[in-house]
Amino acid sequence: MRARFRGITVREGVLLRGPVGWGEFAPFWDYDDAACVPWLRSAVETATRPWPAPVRTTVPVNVTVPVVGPERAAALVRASGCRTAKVKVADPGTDLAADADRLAAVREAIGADGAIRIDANAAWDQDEAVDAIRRLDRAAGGLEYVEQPCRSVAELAAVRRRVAVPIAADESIRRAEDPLAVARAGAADLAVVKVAPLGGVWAALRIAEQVAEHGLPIVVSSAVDTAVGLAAGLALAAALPELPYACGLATAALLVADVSDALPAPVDGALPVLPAPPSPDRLDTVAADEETTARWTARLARVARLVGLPEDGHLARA
Ligand SMILES: O=C(O)CCC(=O)c1ccccc1C(=O)O
Ligand SMILES: [Mg+2]
Repeated sequence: MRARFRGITVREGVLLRGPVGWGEFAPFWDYDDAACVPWLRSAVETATRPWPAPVRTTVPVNVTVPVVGPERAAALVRASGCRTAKVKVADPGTDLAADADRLAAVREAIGADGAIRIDANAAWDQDEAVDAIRRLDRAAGGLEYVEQPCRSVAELAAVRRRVAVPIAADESIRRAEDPLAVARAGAADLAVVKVAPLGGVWAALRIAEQVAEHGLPIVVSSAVDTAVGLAAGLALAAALPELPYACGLATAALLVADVSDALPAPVDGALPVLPAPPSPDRLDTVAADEETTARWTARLARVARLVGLPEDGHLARA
């Protein structure tokens, strides 16, 4: 990673090759084996099942701004060419003043007509969220929305009634037993949908359609995937009938190196919808060491057992 993101500095994962394409299995290490099941279903699905039919050839994307200082945040936004920035806030151990400074710098960089959204990753309780959103909305010169300000659906609903900034649900969808509960409760204005934690492009498409039936627009986002995972996210975004917001799929810029030559940087704030198979020389560059490989091979075998995949070693070798 170019900067610490979600507490990690090195992104690890496994790429699987199947008859149709490539899949990515890269759940974060704080997920237990059971939580990894949809991630493996997703990897296997994208390697074995063609994507749904696209209705667009490019997808508008946001630049993702990690918890960095104001100068670096502004430089990231300028370099991206994106007209929407998503800024991480409320990181453990940081304060609201630093978030406000980062947002002011992002506004300066993106201009008055750019859109700025923030992601709090469920860090606040209800009252903290109301105060923080008001303060950060002012610092940013207006926020497009705030992603997951609080943990629970009830808190999201309460905050939504108390602030004017729209609320987006992310963890309430990808980590919930019932991904539709937040939409049914009227606790969010938008829904963030991620392919891997929801079990694949087709499963995520189904959830997105059901969420959309409740009137919530969808934002497709990555889990800091490699180009292989991003291509699956782009395929989902391309298949949605409506895509009114920029998607969080420009996260390749957070990585020092990637696995494919096929996925370019965003042009005019949009990415093309393309498969992104790994390129052999790039795979060599990012290949894991023996210890990391052993950890992932063991994890893959354990989760494969939970998914009920054949235990003939075929998957583990892939
Ligand atoms: O949405 C984006 O811009 C990038 C994706 C992102 O922020 C993210 C990446 C990995 C894990 C969690 C999250 C998140 O949205 O909370
Ligand atoms: Mg989020």
